Amino acid sequence: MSDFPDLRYFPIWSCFCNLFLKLTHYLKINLFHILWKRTFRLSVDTLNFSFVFCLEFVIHLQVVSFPVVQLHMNRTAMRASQKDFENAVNQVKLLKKDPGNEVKLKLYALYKQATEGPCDMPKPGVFDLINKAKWDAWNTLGTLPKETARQNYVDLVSSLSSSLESSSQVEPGTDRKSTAYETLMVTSEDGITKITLNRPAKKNAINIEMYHEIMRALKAASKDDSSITVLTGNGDYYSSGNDLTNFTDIPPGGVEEKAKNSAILLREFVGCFIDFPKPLIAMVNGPAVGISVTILGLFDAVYASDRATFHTPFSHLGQSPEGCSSYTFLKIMGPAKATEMLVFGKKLTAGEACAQGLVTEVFPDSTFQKEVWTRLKAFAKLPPNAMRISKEVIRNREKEKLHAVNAEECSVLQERWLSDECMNAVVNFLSRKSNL
Ligand SMILES: CCCCC/C=C/CC(=O)SCCNC(=O)CCNC(=O)[C@H](O)C(C)(C)COP(=O)(O)OP(=O)(O)OC[C@H]1O[C@@H](n2cnc3c(N)ncnc32)[C@H](O)[C@@H]1OP(=O)(O)O
Repeated sequence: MSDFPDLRYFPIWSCFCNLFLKLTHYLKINLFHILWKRTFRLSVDTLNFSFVFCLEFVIHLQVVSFPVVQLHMNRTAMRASQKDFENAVNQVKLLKKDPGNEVKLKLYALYKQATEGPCDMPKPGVFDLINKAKWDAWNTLGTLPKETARQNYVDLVSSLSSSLESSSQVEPGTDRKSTAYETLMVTSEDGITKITLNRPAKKNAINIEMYHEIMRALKAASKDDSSITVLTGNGDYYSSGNDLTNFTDIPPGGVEEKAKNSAILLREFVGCFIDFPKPLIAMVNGPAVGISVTILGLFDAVYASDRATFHTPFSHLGQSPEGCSSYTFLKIMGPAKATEMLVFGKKLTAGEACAQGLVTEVFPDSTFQKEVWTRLKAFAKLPPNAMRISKEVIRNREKEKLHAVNAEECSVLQERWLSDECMNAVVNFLSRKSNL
């Protein structure tokens, strides 16, 4: 490192220089005295002189060398951090996950401070938002020394790498290659967490395990660094709703206990959708039945393939509406249309669902994936905090109401599941006397 002279030998040189000066000074004063004695034999004076000189030499060595060695060591440490700094700069380029804008601004500011020193650029105009945010971040570092900025940069990158590594270890479900779920595929990429219902052979019917896994995936998605979350189905169906075999696994407490446990689970499940903090988008790739339709009223956008249908056959099954649909559907499509769906079980085409406001937009099945993903990737680039806060503003005043509706619907259903109408419908399906 050419900018740091090697200071290791400075204490020694300094001591010899001091010694030389002292010696010449002493000689000047004592020259006549020495000459007068005409001898260079060791006298008491000479002994004194030697002793004082040795002592001075040692003291000087201590006094001079300590700060100089310290300085040298500090500079060596700075040299190490310069190398670390270069490594850290490279490491940032290799980060797999976006650390978020706040961190990126910090990194930018520390980098500029470390390489250029205090901010001396003219302040960008108010409408130049990105450059202004960068300038602000850099400018707030004031006169922070370059070396400190370098060290802070290295520390930040190292904490960042370890937190991103550990978050991917703790929450493997949010990684690209997830093996943590039995009934779902969960990936996180380009700022989008995608939860795919993955029981295509059963038309993505939601069994007990899938209810739990969806809740777990939503909780993870609410905390991960993605901006938006997408729910979709694998195969030809989006979902055929509640897995009717859920009702066949009767605990020792009998059907009453089963109904009670199911109501608790359903309430918790729907509660996760009510409370989900980020934009939640459904990609309805095919037919949707029952609970997979009703919870759409809690989503922020619903994109559907023109192959999709929307069916809530509650009366056919001896059941009643859930997923807050008894409230949201009335608000979305008005009581007449909502009753047609929720009471009479009218199946809607994607176009009809769109016309009634349940679906945001319908796409031809052949281009559905491509068109919707292009759109979602653009959404995911929007400022995530702004999206989250806007969702909060739109949804928060309804939350309490939605939780109350959810509780009421679950309690009504708990009774319904014990009814003959419901039991017969389930038996009929399981004995294949009926399909929808
Ligand atoms: C904790 C509890 C909470 C409860 C919350 C309450 C929610 C209410 C609802 O969700 S109501 C809606 C319930 N869903 C249904 O009633 C749909 C029943 N399924 C069907 O009617 C048909 O399967 C179909 C119309 C969806 C598809 O018919 P198709 O002929 O195309 O295919 P198959 O019937 O051969 O289905 C293929 C296999 O998938 C199994 N399957 C499909 N859906 C379900 C389901 N909902 N529950 C259980 N199993 C389902 C079907 O049995 C076939 O399996 P097999 O190949 O092993 O025979």
